[in-house]
Amino acid sequence: MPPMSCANGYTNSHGNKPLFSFGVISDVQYADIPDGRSFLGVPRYYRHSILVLQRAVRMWNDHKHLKFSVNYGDIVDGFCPKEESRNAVEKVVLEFEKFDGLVYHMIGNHCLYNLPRNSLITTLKMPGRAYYDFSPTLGYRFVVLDAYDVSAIGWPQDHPLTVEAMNILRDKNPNSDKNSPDGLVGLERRFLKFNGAVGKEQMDWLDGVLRNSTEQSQKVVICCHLPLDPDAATPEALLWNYEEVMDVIHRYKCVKACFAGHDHKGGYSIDSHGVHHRVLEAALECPPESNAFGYVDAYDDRLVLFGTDRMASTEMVFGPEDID
Ligand SMILES: Nc1ccn([C@@H]2O[C@H](COP(=O)(O)O)[C@@H](O)[C@H]2O)c(=O)n1
Ligand SMILES: O=P(O)(O)OC[C@H](O)CO
Repeated sequence: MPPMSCANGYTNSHGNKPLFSFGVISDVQYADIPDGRSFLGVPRYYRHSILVLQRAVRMWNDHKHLKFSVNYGDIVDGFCPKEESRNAVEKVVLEFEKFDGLVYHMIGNHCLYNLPRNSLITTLKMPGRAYYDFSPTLGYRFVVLDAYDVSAIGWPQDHPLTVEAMNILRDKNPNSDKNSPDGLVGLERRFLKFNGAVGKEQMDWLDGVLRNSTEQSQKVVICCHLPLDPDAATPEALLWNYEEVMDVIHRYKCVKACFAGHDHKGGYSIDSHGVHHRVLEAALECPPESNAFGYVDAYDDRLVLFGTDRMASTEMVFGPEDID
């Protein structure tokens, strides 16, 4: 059953008060350039997307009970002229700063086309690196992953993580254009330059955070620019080592949901371990006057996403064995 919102958006269909609520948006990909299309011909509205973000922030502020918001990455598009990158990123960050609360960001491929990683980490007020965690309330923890840890974009060309990424791409993708999935079959189509992987250090950190969350009986929400489940996204959008990450996640029972961006059409699945995967619809692909943003009510037994326009609403009920 789809979730129901009331006038102030603060009770669900059961009339219960959420533990907390948070805003969500993904793939703003703003640029001050004319409308265009993706490689596959899907319309992209580069100037309109910042208006979608402005309407999101207005809605989040009007809600009055949002504890924080999460931006799932790609704030500025790769077609933004390079000399305008810094201004464009700052312009978008300024819009996020109009929200009356904290915004947690993650880095997407388009962010890295525009600015060096270190500069993004500072501008997006990340805690010194692009993966981190936070706990909005005693019983919940959010884990933000860096999907471009092992990546052929964003690090200096001679950086060990670039070298590792290029070796993976050379091994898995024989095309001279490493963004092309031509000839790759099924899930192997994810081995594209615009994707990346979680590295060893981050993987160990993730394992430690999930162990600690389990000890503290916290429910965990994973946030990652790249999707982690093939049933929620196209193969071309997946994290290179999504299986490894999901193996770590499935070792514990604390992770209830994984939210992502990148695959602009959006998606939803529940995996074999009962973890919900929600890929958020992109702000960039909203035709003028339409929207794609929302907010999530968090309860002990479920997460309820209230989407606007192109962002579908989704009720994510935790399995009975997962409820305290
Ligand atoms: N089927 C595809 C999809 C993409 N590419 C390459 O990736 C670049 C970015 O794609 P967008 O969807 O973001 O436009 C695109 O310019 C192509 O180089 C591809 O080759 N085949
Ligand atoms: O946001 P882009 O331009 O990297 O596009 C990502 C693709 O839609 C993933 O399938």
